[in-house]
Amino acid sequence: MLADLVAGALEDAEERRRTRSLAEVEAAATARTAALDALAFLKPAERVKVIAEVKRASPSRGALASIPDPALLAASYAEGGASAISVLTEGRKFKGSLADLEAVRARVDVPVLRKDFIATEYQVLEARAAGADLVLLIVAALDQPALQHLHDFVLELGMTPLVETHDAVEVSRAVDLGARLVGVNARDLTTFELDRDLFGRLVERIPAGTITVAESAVLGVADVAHYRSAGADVVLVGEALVTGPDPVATLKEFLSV
Ligand SMILES: O=C(O)c1ccccc1NCC(=O)[C@H](O)[C@H](O)COP(=O)(O)O
Repeated sequence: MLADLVAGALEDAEERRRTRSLAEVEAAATARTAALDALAFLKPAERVKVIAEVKRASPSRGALASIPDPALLAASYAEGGASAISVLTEGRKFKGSLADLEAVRARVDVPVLRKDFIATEYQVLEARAAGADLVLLIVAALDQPALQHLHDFVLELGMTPLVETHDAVEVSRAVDLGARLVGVNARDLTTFELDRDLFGRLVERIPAGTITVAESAVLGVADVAHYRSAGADVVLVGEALVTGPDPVATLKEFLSV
């Protein structure tokens, strides 16, 4: 399934490249003002921090929320205290787009993450051109030379890579990169099974000084507390925020942990 998601994202990027060349996207990326220092926004604090996600749909859950105005949702996340906004830009299964990211960027003053299935420099440049400050790199989707290359390329463009892992080998690959922001996704991206205890099992393998992000499977404040007590600096939350009646109230509850 992950391989299908990556293949689909690459096909879509190739399609966009037919009308927007690498040189054009490079020029647009260069024209952007500098990316925000996401590590400063996400640095460990007395209370947990939240990356709040704009997520319309997903392969595991289908349609979640229509989100006609992603910038409005992101603005309410920022007002509610989110330290960064994640925008799913994949179109086929998540119903997102780079236009969503660009709209969010124009509205909020906190860092914005391009959450997609990134495997090429072109996609990284697109992220910067749309105003992203952070780019997700999924270890399971890339071999180590490609992962290292994209990690360094994201940094060269002034952005921060969020390196996503799901097992001990992937954590050690993230550490080898010198990653400073490491996510542990509770969701197996092939089976979609959720394991909220995975973060706690893997965190001791992540060096001190690295900012840790517990991704997925937060449905309530108890899940945030669970990740926090296991040592998470940051939690990344999608479904609970977009499906609840009051995302700001939910966010504030999560931020009290
Ligand atoms: O959410 C999915 O079903 C999914 C399936 C395959 C690849 C990625 C997927 N989601 C991306 C994410 O990592 C989540 O959107 C993010 O961590 C938030 O998760 P949640 O709070 O559980 O919505």
